[in-house]
Amino acid sequence: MKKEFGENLRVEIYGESHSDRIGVIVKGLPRGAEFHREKLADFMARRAPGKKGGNRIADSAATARKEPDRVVFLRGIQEAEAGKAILTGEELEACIYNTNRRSGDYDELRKVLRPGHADLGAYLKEGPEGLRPGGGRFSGRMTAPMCIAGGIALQLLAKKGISVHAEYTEIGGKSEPKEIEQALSRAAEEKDSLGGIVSCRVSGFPVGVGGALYEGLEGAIASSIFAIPAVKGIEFGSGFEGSRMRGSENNDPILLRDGHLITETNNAGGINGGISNGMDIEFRVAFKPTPTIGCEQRTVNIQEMKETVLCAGGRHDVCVVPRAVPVVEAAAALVLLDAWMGEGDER
Ligand SMILES: Cc1cc2nc3c(=O)[nH]c(=O)nc-3n(C[C@H](O)[C@H](O)[C@H](O)COP(=O)(O)O)c2cc1C
Ligand SMILES: C=C(O[C@@H]1CC(C(=O)O)=C[C@@H](OP(=O)(O)O)[C@H]1O)C(=O)O
Repeated sequence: MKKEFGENLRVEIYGESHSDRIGVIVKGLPRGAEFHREKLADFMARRAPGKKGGNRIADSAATARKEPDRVVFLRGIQEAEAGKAILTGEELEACIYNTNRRSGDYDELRKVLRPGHADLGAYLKEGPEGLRPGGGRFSGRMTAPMCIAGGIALQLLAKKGISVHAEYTEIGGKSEPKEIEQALSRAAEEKDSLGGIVSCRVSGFPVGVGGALYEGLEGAIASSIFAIPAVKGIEFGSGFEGSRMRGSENNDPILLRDGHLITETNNAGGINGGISNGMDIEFRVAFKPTPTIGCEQRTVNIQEMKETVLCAGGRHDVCVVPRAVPVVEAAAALVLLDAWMGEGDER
């Protein structure tokens, strides 16, 4: 099992939700490339926990834990003019201090496993030590350092004309904002939670990146996306719906336009044979409902080894999906930059 992600760009995330700080080390970033500190801060703010007062849906879904998520660079950059930073080519390390921990919320959870969270897996693997306050390394909080590395990768890709855009297209099975808002407030009142779908589109990615079998781009993207806690599915292009179509409907007709091969439709989601084909790369990510909920759930007290009922307290997202949108962009940007660097930058 890997602690680092990537082949050419290697990303390691450290810390825990309730440790002093969490951070990221990135090896292999191109020397001399620049990024904007302010743009990175804006990107971090899209994911950061705590109500922001700007968006009713995002606010009603978010945990009450407030963290400014200010990025502190420890090595790997030089400050330049106009809020820019230049990558020095050595390992980059950046961290965020955890300022709003409330570890007492997790006292009971050291002996009672939360259904749906990482507790069962962590306990079976590591015993009681695996049950860390705040969910330890399993927490959604660990996506903040992922967003530092991914936010920089997004800026580097943008300079090459590659854009990565995600949005939520469903929450609790609803797609209309009014219905989503109602579903979220009902779930919150009932001390329950919701899941949803984040759709992502990558435009401008070069053709010919990826390969057969284990070199496939879909597998690489899926591997990065599954590092995000609460992800339970990913589909590319027509995805599961495509399995219900005929070949004649699902195949994308190939056309010649100005000497370029393009496809009329994009059921393949921009990838054929694991290789990018120049069409937009399109995929959708399924997030499960937030596991920690206040309503009654059956579980086991592992100190007494007895079945019991848990009504979990603490501060939790009613739905992780709005805050996971930039995380999907970050995870996608990291794997795409990594894959592209592997093919040589100058195609
Ligand atoms: C941005 C984000 C925020 C999250 N917030 C919470 C939360 O407040 N409470 C919770 O129980 N789970 C939350 N999760 C999900 C859990 O971290 C996740 O379900 C858990 O670690 C188990 O991993 P698994 O669902 O991938 O099996 C969040 C996930 C993300 C990506
Ligand atoms: C802090 C964040 O989200 C946390 C993710 C999370 C979990 O179990 O995943 C549980 C909660 O942690 P705590 O109980 O410490 O408030 C969330 O607030 C964050 O995303 O930055």
